[in-house]
Amino acid sequence: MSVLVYVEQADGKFKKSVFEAVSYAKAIADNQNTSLTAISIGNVAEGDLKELGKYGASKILNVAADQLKNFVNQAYASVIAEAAKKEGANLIVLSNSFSGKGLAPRVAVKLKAGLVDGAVEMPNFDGGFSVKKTAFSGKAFAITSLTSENKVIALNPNAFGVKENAVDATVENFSPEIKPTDLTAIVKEIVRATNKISLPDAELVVSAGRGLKGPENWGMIEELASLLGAATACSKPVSDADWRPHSEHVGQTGIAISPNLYIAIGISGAIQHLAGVSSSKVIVVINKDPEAPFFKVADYGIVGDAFEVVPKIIAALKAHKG
Ligand SMILES: Cc1cc2nc3c(=O)[nH]c(=O)nc-3n(C[C@H](O)[C@H](O)[C@H](O)COP(=O)(O)OP(=O)(O)OC[C@H]3O[C@@H](n4cnc5c(N)ncnc54)[C@H](O)[C@@H]3O)c2cc1C
Repeated sequence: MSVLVYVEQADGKFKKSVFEAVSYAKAIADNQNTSLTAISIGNVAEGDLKELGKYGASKILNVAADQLKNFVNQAYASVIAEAAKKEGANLIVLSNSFSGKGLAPRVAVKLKAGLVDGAVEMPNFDGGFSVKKTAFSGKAFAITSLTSENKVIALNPNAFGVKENAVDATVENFSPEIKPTDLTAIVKEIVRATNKISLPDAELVVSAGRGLKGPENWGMIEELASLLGAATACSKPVSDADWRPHSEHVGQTGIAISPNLYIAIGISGAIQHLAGVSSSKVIVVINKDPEAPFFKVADYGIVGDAFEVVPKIIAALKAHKG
């Protein structure tokens, strides 16, 4: 088995989830006694590409075509499939990010591969090849057995962690043919709507619900988030009522996130909300009702009025920061 990992870039830089996907792919490659190749698409500086060697990628294929500067689902999938064929790779690893969710099934179709999306553990090789993944919006796990020769795994962010495993990395330019049919929808320009930390990429998230009573009370949530360097999120009723933008709505019908720290303030912890946040590494709940369901999944809980507790945390953080 030979392993290829797709390393997603944004503005020419790799995110933490990329180093995690490389670490995961390297662990599989080591287990199978094979080397690991990475494929980068877009304009990434050679120094950044070589940094992937720190996590175990010994060869990096660099596709720097101008038409592929911005993410194009169909074309990126074709390029990854071509790279897999060129390298004789039969296991492709991606991060289960926004773009990974679109790419993984397309790559799988192109390579006639079995697909596991939302993987949370290393594959089990005992008597075959099976992978544990999340199911039913994170409410359950499924063990999926792949029997096809080619396999695609999309790894959930924060499921494996970043592990250094330094090897010498070489960068090789790769120029696969790009068919016009793969370029039917092209991103011309990306204009950032805000300079805030993007929710799906955030390591720390401060989230609030209907317990905050109204949009006028979000000042303390934003202040806490800014002191922590966190992104802000909210429950569905809050965005439905236009207290906060829909882009902040997390849960079954919103964004699914898995940050290192999720602070839930005045949110009850309904199952549809938990579906999008329960894979957070550490959950802190602030709620005035000791019976709120969120406390059952919390690592730390504060039973108290958000309007008293949050200002105290803000004051303590300010004092700590000097
Ligand atoms: C099909 C479907 C999909 C859904 N998808 C989603 C989804 O994706 N995301 C989502 O969030 N919801 C979703 N919901 C809605 C979900 O069921 C809940 O209704 C919603 O999550 C509740 O939001 P909340 O916790 O902010 O509000 P509430 O349920 O009203 O809870 C407010 C909480 O704040 C606490 N509180 C009140 N005042 C204070 C105070 N001063 N200090 C501290 N705590 C206080 C209360 O004790 C309570 O626990 C979905 C529902 C359905 C049916």
